[in-house]
Amino acid sequence: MTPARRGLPYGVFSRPGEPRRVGVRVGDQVLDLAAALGDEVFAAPVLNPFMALGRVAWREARERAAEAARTGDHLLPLDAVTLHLPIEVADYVDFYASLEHATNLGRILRPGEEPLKPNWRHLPVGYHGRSGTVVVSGTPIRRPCGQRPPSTPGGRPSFGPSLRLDLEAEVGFVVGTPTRLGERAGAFEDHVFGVTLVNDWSARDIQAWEYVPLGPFLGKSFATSVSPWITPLDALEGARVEGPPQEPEPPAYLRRAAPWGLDLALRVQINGETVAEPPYRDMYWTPDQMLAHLTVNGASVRTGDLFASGTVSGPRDPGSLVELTRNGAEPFKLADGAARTFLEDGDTVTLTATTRDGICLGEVSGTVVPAT
Ligand SMILES: O=C(O)/C=C/C(=O)CC(=O)CC(=O)O
Ligand SMILES: [Ca+2]
Ligand SMILES: [Mg+2]
Repeated sequence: MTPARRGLPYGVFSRPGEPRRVGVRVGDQVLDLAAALGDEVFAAPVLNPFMALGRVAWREARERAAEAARTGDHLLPLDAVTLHLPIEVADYVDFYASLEHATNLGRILRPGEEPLKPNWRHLPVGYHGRSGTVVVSGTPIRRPCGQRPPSTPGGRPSFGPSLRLDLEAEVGFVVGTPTRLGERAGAFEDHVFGVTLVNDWSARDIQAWEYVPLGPFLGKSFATSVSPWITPLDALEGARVEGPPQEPEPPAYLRRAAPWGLDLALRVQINGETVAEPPYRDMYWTPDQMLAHLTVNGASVRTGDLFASGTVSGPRDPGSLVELTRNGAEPFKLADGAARTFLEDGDTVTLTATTRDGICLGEVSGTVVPAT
């Protein structure tokens, strides 16, 4: 049994000249679910109608898909189909859940200040992103233009292509069952359908100039890439871990009712070469806490909402180049001898993740194309 077979992640595919429909990945094949299960909900061009059905339907479909995969009918080779953005992204939120990443970025962006702000250990800090620019793996990423910081204090910003284009390796969570306005989310597993991989492309020069005091904006909104596969929570039972101890203890609404940390090994590759292997399991804030925080004020979440963990950085393996190169001060070399600080036009960034028991979460890849 191949790793991908056990994960049975969901995606959306099409064959030439045919409409998009829902499939399940089975190794290097995709199971045509509408054909295999005869269910209209899988003839939709996105996963949203299926995700809205809720956990009982998700479980039943997963069992039926596993059974159908065994019979071997309605399986198409992956290289004969096109994969699409699997969900219609409703709202997109990005958190900042790694203690290492938050500390590193604090040092880099705010030298001389305390790197971790006083709120950081009390709530999962996050910001709202641009859901309309979430793109599927393989979509070319155009280098953004924007205002870059003045080169001297008090000077004027310059305008042009970002000179500090970066990647951020993240894990994303997709909401299936919505909450009602004015009410808090219930159990994590009742709302969250599954897990994907996210690259939150970041233009560090644009970001550094614009973010004061309201936070990330155009430096991150030009594109966010996701894997074509959403791995259902049920496939990740064996990867669940407690999450690190938290000091001080967070307020009651953020206390962990069940272990929703995930033992995922991420890999960041540039042009096929591994540059970091950040561990997700040690992320300070776990995704159940993020969902609780998202709705504690009565704000609702909708089917198709995507919330990302924030950059996954470990003590030795940062999930971004701004950390890896200390803001460009320490270039690294790729095997072809080329020195890198930030991304160059033509670079391809690929993120993958696997569980300890060999379930592969797919990959998210994107190639940088020159600014216009
Ligand atoms: O510390 C900052 O001001 C900015 C941090 C980020 O750019 C990271 C962000 O997108 C959240 C994350 O990925 O952890
Ligand atoms: Ca991010
Ligand atoms: Mg982004």
